[in-house]
Amino acid sequence: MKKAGITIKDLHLSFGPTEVLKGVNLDIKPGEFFAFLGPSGSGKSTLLRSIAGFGPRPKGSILIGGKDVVALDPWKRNVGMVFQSYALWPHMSVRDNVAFGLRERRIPAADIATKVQEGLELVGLAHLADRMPNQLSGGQQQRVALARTVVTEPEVLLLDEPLSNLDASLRVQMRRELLRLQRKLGLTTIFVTHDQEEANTTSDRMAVLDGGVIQQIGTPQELYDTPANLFVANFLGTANILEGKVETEGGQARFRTTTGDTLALPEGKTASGTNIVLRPQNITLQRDPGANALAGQVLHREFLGGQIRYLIKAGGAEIVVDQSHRAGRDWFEPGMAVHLLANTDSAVVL
Ligand SMILES: Nc1ncnc2c1ncn2[C@@H]1O[C@H](COP(=O)(O)OP(=O)(O)OP(=O)(O)O)[C@@H](O)[C@H]1O
Repeated sequence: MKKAGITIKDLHLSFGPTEVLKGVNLDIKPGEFFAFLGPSGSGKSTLLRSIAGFGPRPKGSILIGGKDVVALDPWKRNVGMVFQSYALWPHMSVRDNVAFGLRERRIPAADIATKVQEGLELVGLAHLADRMPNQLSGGQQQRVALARTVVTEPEVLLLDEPLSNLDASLRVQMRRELLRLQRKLGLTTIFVTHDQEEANTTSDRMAVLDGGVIQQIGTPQELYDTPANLFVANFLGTANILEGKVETEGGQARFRTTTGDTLALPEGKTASGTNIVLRPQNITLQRDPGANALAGQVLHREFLGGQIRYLIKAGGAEIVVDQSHRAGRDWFEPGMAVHLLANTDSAVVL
């Protein structure tokens, strides 16, 4: 299957007076599984639909395989799109739904039959070819929608929240299937989701959007470990954010919180900033004070099975701390005075 890279340059799009995409720049490599992640209203779907050619024509350029498609109609772009709602034809069998796009392209009937069979085998549904859509489960309908799209051999596969209508366990199964299918076909794929776990577990790289602007692009690990700003830090996983400033004394950098507590920063970490981001798993609770430990008080405790999650008041903030649970070990009780030992090796100053 052909695979194309996508380059987007300075893309702007407005609905009436409201600018929804405010200068998007992006490079997606051929064969990459790329996610657009962001909260509701951040512009993910609008950006995806612009690539497909739906909606108002944006300003700027969208290159697919090096060719600017901004002025092209959707059906001239060689992209395939799968929607959250599946959009199957209710009056057509599975086989006819998958054949639909091929018939539109006036492909010979014998070739259509072969391609439909291959497409259905790819998604494991060859045995249900004669069923009608309303005789299928949600997951099966989504597979038909995928098969219908990939048989047309697009250069780019666009997925708009394709798993949102499925229940939680099926979503996990389907996201693995999606990734397996994408790897097998090597298709350049963009996956729109507001679910960080879905983006983390599938994508090679992702763009985090907020307010029509890309906040950061990188692998899931890069974005989690080195968020570029507080929005990304907060959006990917739980972030404890303490306010203060960095001080350097005798070559040693420290972060001094607004409450006067200090946290030594590791060598080489001298970044200036007024916030320090600590992940819940990078803090250890202890009864006694110590170097790099903040004094705090337990506000709340939740048993999550493998972990105990504490909410602690310390350093001028409410801090989430996850401690691994071991049977028989004492827990810290709400109301108790505790000390939070922060591992600043993995902390980020912003
Ligand atoms: N047809 C339209 N007319 C006017 N405004 C629109 C239209 N479509 C989207 N918008 C607005 O554009 C902004 C971005 O919408 P978009 O659907 O791209 O966000 P999203 O990040 O995909 O959100 P969601 O996850 O809720 O779908 C929103 O503020 C939305 O209200």
